[in-house]
Amino acid sequence: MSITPTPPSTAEDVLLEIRDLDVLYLGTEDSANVKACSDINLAVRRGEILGIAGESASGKSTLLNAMTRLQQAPAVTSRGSVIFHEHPGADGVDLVGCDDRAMQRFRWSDISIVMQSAMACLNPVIRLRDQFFDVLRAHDRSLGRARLQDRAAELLQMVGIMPDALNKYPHELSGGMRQRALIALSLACDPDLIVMDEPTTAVDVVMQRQILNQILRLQQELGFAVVFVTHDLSLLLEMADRIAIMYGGRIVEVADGSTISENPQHPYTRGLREAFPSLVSERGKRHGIPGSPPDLRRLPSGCAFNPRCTEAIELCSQVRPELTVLPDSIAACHVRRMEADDIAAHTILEEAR
Ligand SMILES: Nc1ncnc2c1ncn2[C@@H]1O[C@H](COP(=O)(O)OP(=O)(O)OP(=O)(O)O)[C@@H](O)[C@H]1O
Repeated sequence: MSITPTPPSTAEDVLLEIRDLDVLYLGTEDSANVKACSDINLAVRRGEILGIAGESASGKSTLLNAMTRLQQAPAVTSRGSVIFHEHPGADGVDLVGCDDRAMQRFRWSDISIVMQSAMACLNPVIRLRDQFFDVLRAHDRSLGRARLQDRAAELLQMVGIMPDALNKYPHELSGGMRQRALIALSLACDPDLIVMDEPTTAVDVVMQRQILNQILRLQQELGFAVVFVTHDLSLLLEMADRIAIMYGGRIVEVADGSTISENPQHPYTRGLREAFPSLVSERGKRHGIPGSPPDLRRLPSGCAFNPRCTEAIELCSQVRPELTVLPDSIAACHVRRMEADDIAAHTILEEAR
């Protein structure tokens, strides 16, 4: 049985719920299907920053594309739902069942997306002004030209870009400016959720820092929720309220940022934590995780991480661990669950004495 790893504190908190989601890449006559996401259960709360981290090929982008309905063939959502709650406490809409027309209603005004490459998202042959006007108009046909101009300029200023950039084509801007312009565009219709897939990977570290600070400031001012996908755990440790760790297409741990930073439970999270020391901590020695991520076509039996895990016991290669509620975290690890059970049994004995 799988559990929902992020039980909301109240139902009103929840903006988006991913339930029992499986995503396949359909094979051809010569190749089998690849299950890139299995049994994903995750909730995004209003106004939080939820990070999703994991090594390359762990299924992060596949999950993000499925939850925003941006996925393209051969990817298909073969099971599960993605429930979006437009208003606090309102019944949700299952985005998996929405057709493209219905999805249009949610794009930009409820959910917007910032991808790794702004160049791939912005139209290279259209000036920024018209791209901003198009998005703003699509959601409010009554906006006149003067209001459109003011709003587009205001949005660019929010990310530190002078309004005269509206006259430019995307290729006339630096990489960092393009990425910030895309973030400004994502804010155009006051969305409740912005989904970001490695939004700072393509820029240098100085620009990366500026962009992250801007995202944090805007998020605090405007109150939108963020789902931030990256392979770089140190980024998330600085900014995320909660972090979900993916391995081999599954979520293996979900906890507050402080727990993932100071007391991660899953051996894989511990390995990632060692490999990516916090950006703000003193420089320490990095220790990579031995071995490589699994081939999703040939996942090891039991826990997919067991061949790389220094704590693995026999059970780990035999039975896949389910996500279990531990004192500070939710993690899929037999060893941690047994330790927690031992502590609980010991406490009961002590109390009975
Ligand atoms: N078009 C495709 N056809 C078949 N398999 C695919 C396709 N795209 C991705 N995959 C497989 O799905 C798995 C998950 O890929 P995904 O891109 O979601 O991982 P990721 O965690 O986002 O990795 P990265 O950090 O490198 O972007 C990988 O094993 C990949 O080979």
